[in-house]
Amino acid sequence: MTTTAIATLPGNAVPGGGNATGIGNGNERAKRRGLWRQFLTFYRTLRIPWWLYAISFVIGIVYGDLTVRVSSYSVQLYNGKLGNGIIIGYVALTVGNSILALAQGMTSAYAEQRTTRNARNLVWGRILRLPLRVIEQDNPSSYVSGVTTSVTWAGYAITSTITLASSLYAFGKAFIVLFQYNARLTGFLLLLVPVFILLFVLGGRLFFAAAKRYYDGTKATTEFFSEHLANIRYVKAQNAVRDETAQGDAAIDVKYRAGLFMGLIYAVIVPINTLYGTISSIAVAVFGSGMIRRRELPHDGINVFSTYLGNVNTQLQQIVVQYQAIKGAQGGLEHSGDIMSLPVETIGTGESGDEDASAVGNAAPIVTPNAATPDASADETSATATVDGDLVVDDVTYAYPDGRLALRDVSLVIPHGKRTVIVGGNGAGKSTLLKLLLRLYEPTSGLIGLRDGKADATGETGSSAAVPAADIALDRYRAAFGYAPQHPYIFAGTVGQNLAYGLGGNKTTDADEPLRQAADLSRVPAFPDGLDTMLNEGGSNVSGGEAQRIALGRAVAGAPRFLLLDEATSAVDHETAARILSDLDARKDRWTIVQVTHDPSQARSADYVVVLNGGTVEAAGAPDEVARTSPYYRRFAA
Ligand SMILES: Nc1ncnc2c1ncn2[C@@H]1O[C@H](COP(=O)(O)OP(=O)(O)OP(=O)(O)O)[C@@H](O)[C@H]1O
Repeated sequence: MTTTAIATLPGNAVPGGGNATGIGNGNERAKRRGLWRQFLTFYRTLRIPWWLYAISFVIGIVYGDLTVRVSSYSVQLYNGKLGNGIIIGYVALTVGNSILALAQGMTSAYAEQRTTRNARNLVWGRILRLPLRVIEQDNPSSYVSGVTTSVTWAGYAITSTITLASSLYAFGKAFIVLFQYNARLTGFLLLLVPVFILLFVLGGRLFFAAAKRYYDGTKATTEFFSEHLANIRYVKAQNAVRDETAQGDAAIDVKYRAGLFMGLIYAVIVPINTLYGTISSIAVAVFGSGMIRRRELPHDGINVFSTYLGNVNTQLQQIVVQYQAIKGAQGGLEHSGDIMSLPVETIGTGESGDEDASAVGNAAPIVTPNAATPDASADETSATATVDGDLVVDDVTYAYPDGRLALRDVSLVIPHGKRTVIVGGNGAGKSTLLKLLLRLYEPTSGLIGLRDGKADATGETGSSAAVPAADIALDRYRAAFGYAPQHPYIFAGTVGQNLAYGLGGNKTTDADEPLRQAADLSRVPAFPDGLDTMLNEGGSNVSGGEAQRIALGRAVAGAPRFLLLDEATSAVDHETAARILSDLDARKDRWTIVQVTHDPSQARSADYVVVLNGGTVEAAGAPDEVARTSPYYRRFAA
């Protein structure tokens, strides 16, 4: 509302770095063309408190009206008309305008914060649904500033648009007053329109570039600190404090330089933005004095015209500043817009993935296995298929985004209610196979499916056709799996919270059998405060074996039908690992176990063994059978 010659940054706006994130690559010109479209798409999917912005807009209109009226009082005052009515009117309108400015400031600040909160929810919901393959390609830390910083521009851009609209209105009113006072002199000023347009476009471009660079700088810095702080123990262990200091300096420098650039743009843009006012004042002095000499304008004409022109210029400047602010917001919001344009997984029924990002941002509650689908029209197979049975891997090939072929033409049936062990050398594709079974990745070609593993009326098993896993809602599918990796992540919180992670938060071991079992597997009484033992971020206050035990407990806590164990007891002492495995084996009526291991004794006691070699199946069958056919297994189990 008050005129400044420059757009200001939203509260804590900042930006990473131009690194090879994959985001933002591509044909630059096409990108620039798509920028407005992407910008508007972001707003189409965002919940915006329009009523607040409407109030702010109305206040802006009234303010614009009053401003024009104030100028008519001030002209009379300047001309020495000092009647009480004029003085009181002038004071009342000026005070009224200040109150309106305060009200509009408060309304737009509130609207801006609500918009930013909604934008943050939207982007976070979207990041959570990005396929793992995409996230791994970009590095998760590269998304941090997309949800913390970039979104702060969202509300800012709307406030600027509202202010721009009310300024356009006020400009129209002020211009009419000016035109009515003297059409000819106003006509001379129209010669300056090209100058105005030049300032408009130039300022916008400069602001876009500055805000984008500033945001990119913040993103680079945030990314660096997120990754390196999370791994501080390696920094110290590798005696890398000095190296890190230098690298940190470099990361900080990126943002520093972006800040300098922004400062430079600010410094340049202030005189540019006031240039129009200066030129128009000179024009009024030159043309106006000529007109006074020719008696086409009264002797006080320049004075009165300048007062009215002041109003016009104030609004024009406001229009330029707000346009620049919108362009700046476009640059700052680009990363959030990029995230919103990436493909997402459809997690469950009621979500429509790419087509409706707002649904993704405010997703329906996750459907648990066996729960009736709330959407009667949802795909039949997805809603009713039982997530159980034999796991069928049919001619599956998987290539990582960098082209590395981890699995090639793999065909397998992992039998229901058994313990299958997958063995093979480093890089053979074992972990990749587990991730495909869990649908953390989708096959490049081929199919993962489920087949009824129970005997049919004729006593034959596995006779039914496989239901493609891709036809089952992802949330139902994944809820049927428990996954324990070799390097599990421990969240900051209690042992109990870590065991119940992902189960909705209000389950306790006293009331829930799977959780009780999870606590048993984790050997919870061995922790000082049992379930209430506090764990640090990343599990820095527990041993590797203890962390793996917690992860095993977490894997069974959701009563899964499949347990995927990826070297899940490699750090657990031999005796405890054997007991855990026999506990798990004793419950094969509840779950099918698929285990990756480098421990020959665990393979020998399995029901079924798969040997992977260079991404292909070397042998599969009962341990004795595989020992006859696979050279790798013979060496491994010897
Ligand atoms: N995210 C990734 N991007 C690119 N290549 C990857 C990725 N993850 C794994 N690979 C590659 O895929 C191949 C199979 O990896 P995988 O982790 O499945 O092997 P593995 O059999 O589990 O090995 P290990 O016994 O060492 O754990 C390896 O060559 C590995 O380098």
